[in-house]
Amino acid sequence: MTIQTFTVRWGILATGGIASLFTKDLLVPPSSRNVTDIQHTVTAIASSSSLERAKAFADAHNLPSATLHDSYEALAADPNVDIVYVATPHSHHFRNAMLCLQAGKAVLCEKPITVNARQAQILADTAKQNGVFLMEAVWTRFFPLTKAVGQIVSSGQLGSVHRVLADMSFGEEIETKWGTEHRLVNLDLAGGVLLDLGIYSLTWVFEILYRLGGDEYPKVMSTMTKYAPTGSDETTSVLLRFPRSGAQGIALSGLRVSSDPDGMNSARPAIRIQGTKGEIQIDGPCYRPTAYRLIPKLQEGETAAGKKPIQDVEMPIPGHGMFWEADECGRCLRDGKLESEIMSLQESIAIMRVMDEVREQNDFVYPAELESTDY
Ligand SMILES: NC(=O)C1=CN([C@@H]2O[C@H](COP(=O)(O)OP(=O)(O)OC[C@H]3O[C@@H](n4cnc5c(N)ncnc54)[C@H](OP(=O)(O)O)[C@@H]3O)[C@@H](O)[C@H]2O)C=CC1
Ligand SMILES: O=C1OC[C@@H](O)[C@H](O)[C@H]1O
Repeated sequence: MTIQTFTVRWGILATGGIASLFTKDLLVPPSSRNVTDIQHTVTAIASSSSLERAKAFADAHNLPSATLHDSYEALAADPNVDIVYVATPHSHHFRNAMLCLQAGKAVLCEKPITVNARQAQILADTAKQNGVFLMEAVWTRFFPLTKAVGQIVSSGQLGSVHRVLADMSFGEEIETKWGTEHRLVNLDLAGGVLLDLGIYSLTWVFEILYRLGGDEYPKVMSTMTKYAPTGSDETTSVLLRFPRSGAQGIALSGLRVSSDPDGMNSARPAIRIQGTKGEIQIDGPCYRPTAYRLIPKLQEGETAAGKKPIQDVEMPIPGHGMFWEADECGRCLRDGKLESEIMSLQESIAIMRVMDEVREQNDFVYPAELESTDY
């Protein structure tokens, strides 16, 4: 039987760093990752700064036939676009995604989907009402490695999982690296480590203890250290307890000390999934892992002496790795689905709720207009 290839026509909303990486990945031949049912084309690019910026982006990616727009409104109205990739700072996700959904356009929105759970709920409701697809761009969810790890957990090889630990931290001198204006530390752009990096540690805890564990909302405890020059959070540690199973999740994020201090994963692993029969360790960074190892517990009567070291399972990525989430969007559009089962809207909202609770526990609010549900 010949498989029909479905072509997805993308509109790129914003022309910053991640828009560029994502576009590059869209243009990687799907055959390089053994995909034959989906292909991608970029039909439009919008920059809110200027048409010249959209043109420079198109030139940089060799997209001479893409339509260029100097406003996000024009992109949302473009009839040759099936789905818009929203690649603006956190502060803008709610209003930019809302614009597209209200125009009847499907949306893949960068993480975090919004600033708070109330906004995320409104986006989900709007997508449903308008019959359009919406997904948060948590790309790691779609890695073959994530699927492989999930299959090991579901198969029972780890026994029952009681704890997941994940650390997504950079070790930088924040003052010199990001100053006060960069989106990572700027409150006016909804910056801060929890929303930017903590979401990935939470992703691993949720992937194992929530998604594979029966969608149970956890009890949330946390602590946060603020970055004095802007008041954004620089180190945030979250402890979750899932009531039914009693399983615990520890989701760390930070900007001052690194989960990978030498850049060679000597401090591995960044993620540990611990069960009664053994554990899986995954090397970081949490957002782009490429290796894991399965460590079975010693059997009754077995001794550690003379045992061979456990081998890593390497899963290299033929590009940056954002194409897998794009393929998922394509399959959902092709199949008329309004959301992905792998990154569901209710799970995105649940994670936003956790981050809301963490911020509330630590008196961390964004400017009122960013927290607002007006758009
Ligand atoms: N999945 C991943 O691995 C990553 C995800 N991200 C996420 O992507 C988003 C964007 O990050 P990144 O690309 O690094 O950010 P950049 O600052 O590089 O780009 C953001 C773009 O958004 C547009 N924009 C619109 N309004 C504003 C504004 N007020 N201030 C600044 N930019 C504005 C601009 O494009 P224009 O002028 O053309 O409209 C700008 O180039 C964030 O949500 C971040 O969390 C970031 C890095 C990695
Ligand atoms: O999503 C992200 O992943 C990579 C980081 O460099 C970036 O700050 C963050 O937004």
